[in-house]
Amino acid sequence: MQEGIIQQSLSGFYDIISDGQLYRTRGRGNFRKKGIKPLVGDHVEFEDGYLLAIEPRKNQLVRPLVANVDDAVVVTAATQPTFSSNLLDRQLIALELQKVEPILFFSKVDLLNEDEFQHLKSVADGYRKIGYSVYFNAQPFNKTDLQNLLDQLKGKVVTMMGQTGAGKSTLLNHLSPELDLPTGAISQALKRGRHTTRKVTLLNVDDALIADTPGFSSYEDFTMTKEQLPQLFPEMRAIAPECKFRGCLHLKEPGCAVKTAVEHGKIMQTRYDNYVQFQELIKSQKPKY
Ligand SMILES: Nc1nc2c(ncn2[C@@H]2O[C@H](COP(=O)(O)OP(=O)(O)OP(=O)(O)O)[C@@H](O)[C@H]2O)c(=O)[nH]1
Ligand SMILES: [Zn+2]
Repeated sequence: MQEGIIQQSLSGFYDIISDGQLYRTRGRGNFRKKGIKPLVGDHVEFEDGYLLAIEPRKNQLVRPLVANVDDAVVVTAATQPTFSSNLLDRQLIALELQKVEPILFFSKVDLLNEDEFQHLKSVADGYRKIGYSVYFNAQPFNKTDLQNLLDQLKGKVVTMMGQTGAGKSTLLNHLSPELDLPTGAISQALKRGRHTTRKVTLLNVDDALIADTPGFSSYEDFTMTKEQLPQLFPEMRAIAPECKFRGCLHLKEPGCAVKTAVEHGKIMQTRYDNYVQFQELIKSQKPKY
């Protein structure tokens, strides 16, 4: 019996990567009977061309459909499209909910003027202070950053995440030039063309397995409860014990340490404003039955 990770699945076959080697396997018949669908990213046991067992998953993303994701590189354009802290925070809370470690990578910083650069730099520093690892550089694809990122991703299952045109494929090509992924308008056209047959593949990048994920134009993923939401903001989670009331949602409650921290500039105002908006969105959602 061997162990490995499913790298891609194609009409009933599962390609498994094990010790740097690729093995094509078929699912065992009783998976389907039990309603188990092997997923890309699954840790599995296999023998003689048959996938035999799937280990319990630590998480399971929907877009892309990948299991056991460790890290997500959130690629955010500094401009073109305009930077939105709201969109960034939506992605971060979705990842926090799934226990995926976000890594923030700012692309297109080279297109900013000096004022814009200074402003976004302070934003990037704000996220760094929260505890996120942040790549923000006037030359987005410089050697040092790329090497640090590769080191950080070593041995992990990773997804790329970000708006259409943010620069996900461009970053992957810099991390691993032999991938030669289509970018820009060409990438758009190809993705539209093969929309229905799109499959998820984990790309071998150095020692990481990375899923290149199609970009999105808007992001709505508020599956968390109003009580969970403050837990998904690490800087609020850290301060919440100082709030007067247990279970404080940091909205209208008196003696709220989070609101005080916002007033004192210890928590970013944009993060708090986005938090309040997300609470409203969760509240206004129709219950799903
Ligand atoms: N100047 C500059 N251009 C960039 C940078 N990153 C990406 N681009 C350009 O932005 C365009 C979109 O980049 P892609 O890598 O295709 O973006 P993507 O996130 O993969 O987009 P989707 O595949 O639609 O999700 C391309 O024309 C890139 O050349 C950057 O850091 N600086
Ligand atoms: Zn509070």
